[in-house]
Amino acid sequence: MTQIYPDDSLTLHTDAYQINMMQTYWEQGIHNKHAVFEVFFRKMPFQNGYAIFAGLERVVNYINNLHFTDSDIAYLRESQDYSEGFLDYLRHFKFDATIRSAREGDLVFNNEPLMQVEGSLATCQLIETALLNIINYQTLIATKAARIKSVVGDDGLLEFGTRRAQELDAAIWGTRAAYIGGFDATSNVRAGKIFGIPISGTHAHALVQTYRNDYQAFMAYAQTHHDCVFLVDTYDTLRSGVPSAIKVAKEMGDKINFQGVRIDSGDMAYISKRVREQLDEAGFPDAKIYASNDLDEKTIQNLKMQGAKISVWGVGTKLITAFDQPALGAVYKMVSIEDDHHKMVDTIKLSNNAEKVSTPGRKQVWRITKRADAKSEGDYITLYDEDPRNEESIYMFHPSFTYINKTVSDFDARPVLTPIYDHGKQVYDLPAIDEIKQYAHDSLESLWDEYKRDLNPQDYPVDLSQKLYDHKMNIIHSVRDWVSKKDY
Ligand SMILES: Nc1ncnc2c1ncn2[C@@H]1O[C@H](COP(=O)(O)OP(=O)(O)OP(=O)(O)O)[C@@H](O)[C@H]1O
Ligand SMILES: O=P(O)(O)OC[C@H]1O[C@H](OP(=O)(O)OP(=O)(O)O)[C@H](O)[C@@H]1O
Ligand SMILES: O=C(O)c1cccnc1
Repeated sequence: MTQIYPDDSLTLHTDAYQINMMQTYWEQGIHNKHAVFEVFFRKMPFQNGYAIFAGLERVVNYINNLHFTDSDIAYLRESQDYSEGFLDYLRHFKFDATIRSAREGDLVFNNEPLMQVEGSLATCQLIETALLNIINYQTLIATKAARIKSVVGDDGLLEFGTRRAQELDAAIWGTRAAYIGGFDATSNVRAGKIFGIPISGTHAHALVQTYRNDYQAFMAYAQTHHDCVFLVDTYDTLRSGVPSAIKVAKEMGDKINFQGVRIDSGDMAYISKRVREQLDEAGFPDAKIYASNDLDEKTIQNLKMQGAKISVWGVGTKLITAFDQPALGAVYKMVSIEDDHHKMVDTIKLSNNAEKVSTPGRKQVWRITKRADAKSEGDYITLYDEDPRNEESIYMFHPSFTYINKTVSDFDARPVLTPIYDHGKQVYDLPAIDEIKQYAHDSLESLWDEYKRDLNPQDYPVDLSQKLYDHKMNIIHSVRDWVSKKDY
């Protein structure tokens, strides 16, 4: 049976290998070596042209409660062969790292750091799993939500996914990410309560089945609610559902706010057009048609192309499960480590696959926009001590195909990685959810449409500064050199 611990914590929400490595570092006396790790993903989710960063608030909640409780230590003692000295170190473990991160709602792109953790090697290692777990999911859902939002325009967009989400946590944090990405409201009441997201709800087929009659069901609902959206497809949308909704709306008059009807099956283009005619003819031109049923950005776009008269879209399964791409592949890689002489050395992970070669060193990502129109020119990754704001112009070139290049002047450069923790102390105030949502919206405004189209978008430039590029090449050559001279 599940064991519930009164002092349970999320600190053990990590892979066992992280704690195994911590034990090695501790036993070897190198657990406090200074290290830098960065989070990045290699492929854009959904082949989209941008991703919307989400998850920072939960990362902060996680970090602020990061300590090994008595039951955590007891469990490690009984389940693993860790030494008492190491367990004692864990008991006194305190988060003391520096974290810099993209802000929630900011646009992020492949092959650039979204978050950077700098601190003792053991600390950096412990938090990898939870950080990736949180960021991978929430960024994925915020991005999927933005894709869906991009096709609905000014129509209403409701999140209906809780029943299909991968369990409770995914529903809750997924709906928050969906709100950031552009959804207007959620059906999840608890998410509304804890995040301050607007909630919205119509009714289910069960209400109509209870009365076994559309009219009686709608009337019962209308007598007990002011705002009414009637689900009209339980028996026959055009012959029973909509006529019953109209009858109730007429009989109740000003006593209710007849917001519209919801359809949840059938050919939604055809049906919505006929429903629109019926509502208009009955004198309800402002009553809206809501639609739900396995919708996603493709179906919605297609329905719009067919002239469907739908103006509020309820989206569940395909949003909350990120149906067409169930995981974002963000990784957490060491980019720098203190050597035995207390000097930081930048590290690399080589691969035959050029895409998988990591970029060494502690970095900053600069979002470059043209001053004239505040539109994106690309992202420019530098070593942390470079500041392109001191330059008149910058030379931006593709990191693999260097002949693709441009010189940009009259630009603004904004650092994407913002300090969140400084040596364990939180230095960032978490913004309100509506501020984050607005930030996502405004960030998208600065992006050229070519990067925003949902099919085959242009690749957004993510370039390395010359200094960083040269640094990477030098490290690649020296590692190759070292490997070729090795004699085992
Ligand atoms: N005009 C349309 N063009 C394209 N797709 C549509 C159109 N109308 C409905 N759809 C989509 O087609 C799919 C139909 O699915 P499905 O056959 O499961 O629905 P249904 O049989 O009408 O309803 P139910 O959920 O009761 O089974 C849904 O994903 C729906 O969103
Ligand atoms: O289709 P989604 O995008 O996931 O949206 C949520 C769905 O949940 C509800 O019905 P439910 O699935 O419980 O039953 P139904 O499909 O039989 O109507 C609702 O009517 C939507 O169809
Ligand atoms: O309010 C609704 O209409 C709703 C909520 C959750 C799932 N399906 C529909």
